[in-house]
Amino acid sequence: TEMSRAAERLRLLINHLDRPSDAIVSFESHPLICKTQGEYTLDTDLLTPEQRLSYEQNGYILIKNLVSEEDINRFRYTHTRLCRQEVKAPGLVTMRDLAILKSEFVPDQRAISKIQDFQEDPELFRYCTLPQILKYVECFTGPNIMAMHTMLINKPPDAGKKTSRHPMHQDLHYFPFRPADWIVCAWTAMETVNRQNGCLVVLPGTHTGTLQEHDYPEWEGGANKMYHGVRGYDSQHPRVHLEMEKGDTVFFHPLLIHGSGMNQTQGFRKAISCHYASADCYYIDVNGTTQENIANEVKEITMRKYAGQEISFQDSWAFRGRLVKGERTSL
Ligand SMILES: CCCCCCCCCCCCCCCCC(=O)SCCNC(=O)CCNC(=O)[C@H](O)C(C)(C)COP(=O)(O)OP(=O)(O)OC[C@H]1O[C@@H](n2cnc3c(N)ncnc32)[C@H](O)[C@@H]1OP(=O)(O)O
Ligand SMILES: Nc1ncnc2c1ncn2[C@@H]1O[C@H](COP(=O)(O)OP(=O)(O)OP(=O)(O)O)[C@@H](O)[C@H]1O
Ligand SMILES: O=C(O)CCC(=O)C(=O)O
Ligand SMILES: [Fe+2]
Ligand SMILES: [Mg+2]
Repeated sequence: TEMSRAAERLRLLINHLDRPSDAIVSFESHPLICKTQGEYTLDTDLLTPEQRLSYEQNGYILIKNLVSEEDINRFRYTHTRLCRQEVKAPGLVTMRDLAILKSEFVPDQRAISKIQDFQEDPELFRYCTLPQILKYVECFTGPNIMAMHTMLINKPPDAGKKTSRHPMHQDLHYFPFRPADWIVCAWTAMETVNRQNGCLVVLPGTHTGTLQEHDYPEWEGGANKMYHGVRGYDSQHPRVHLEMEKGDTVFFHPLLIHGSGMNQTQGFRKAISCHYASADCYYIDVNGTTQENIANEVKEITMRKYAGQEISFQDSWAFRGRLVKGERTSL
């Protein structure tokens, strides 16, 4: 991986030479290309040496109490209103859990296990622009920051078929942009999350590996749409359950293998998240790679959503991404 990362940097530089000169601002001096110490983080005076080392080694850092109770309560209120369709946000994607797909639909947060693409809802999108979050994000992405993907996960009480689980996966599987080291996810607990209600489970250190092949897990009760899992991951690898309190935030690398267990409580476990990438990242062609399967699924869905219009996997990302800091140089 050391070699492949060096090769990637070289490829980036070459790629830059092919661009129109106004496409990217002083790319050769990009702080992440120039960084000398620390493979995955930048020295912005925010992370302590221990935190930097922890991200280098584990692929995540957990910051306690980063988002205020007041903000989280506002996000919860907005979430309720969006689910009840009292407010609308263009582009919003809602997902119902497999277990209740065939039941009668009532517009309520209990029927919606996940909303995605809330970039057009000013109140929820405020999460992605919180200065205390962006300060951390910048340590991974550098100064030009795009919010590429937004989610509010409302893990329902498991209906008995274990469909509330999220299989072990690497988020990079979904992303047609690189380099991976310039992408980071911020995931904030909206209440206490623990083993009982299905907290995040991570395999520390797996971010130093490569992107694995993903597919639907062979689970008896089935798996939710697009919930691909790493094929044949090492079940002996040490696992860490990230138990968190309301407002605690974990930042993790897109190659880190993670998932979440089933919700064995009667409550709906809530978390809000955003995937950020450096605006200096570039799109890749995923044809002929392990990502082809997810690209085809996404194309199929966008085709249905936008009345038969063919939208490329890359364009569906360019379209949803929003600049939150600096300049929109490439993505
Ligand atoms: C611009 C559009 C963008 C499209 C989405 C792109 C998403 C890319 C993923 C990014 C993730 C990046 C970060 C990593 C995150 C890792 C993950 O989170 S993996 C899980 C990601 N899951 C999703 O992204 C699911 C997104 N959900 C949806 O797109 C929709 O909810 C939907 C599943 C397509 C359903 O929406 P809708 O079309 O409104 O619903 P219906 O018309 O009722 O159903 C259509 C069709 O789909 C079947 N279905 C519905 N829900 C589920 C489900 N939970 N599991 C399995 N299948 C489901 C339903 O039965 C219908 O099928 P039919 O054959 O047509 O009857
Ligand atoms: N067969 C499997 N293949 C892939 N991932 C799995 C499999 N079984 C469980 N997982 C994943 O492992 C993680 C932990 O799941 P699980 O529900 O078993 O909880 P747990 O952490 O083992 O907690 P507990 O032991 O208390 O049940 C989740 O991400 C889950 O989706
Ligand atoms: O909140 C969860 O259960 C995990 C979600 C996740 O990993 C994802 O959507 O990428
Ligand atoms: Fe994930
Ligand atoms: Mg278990």
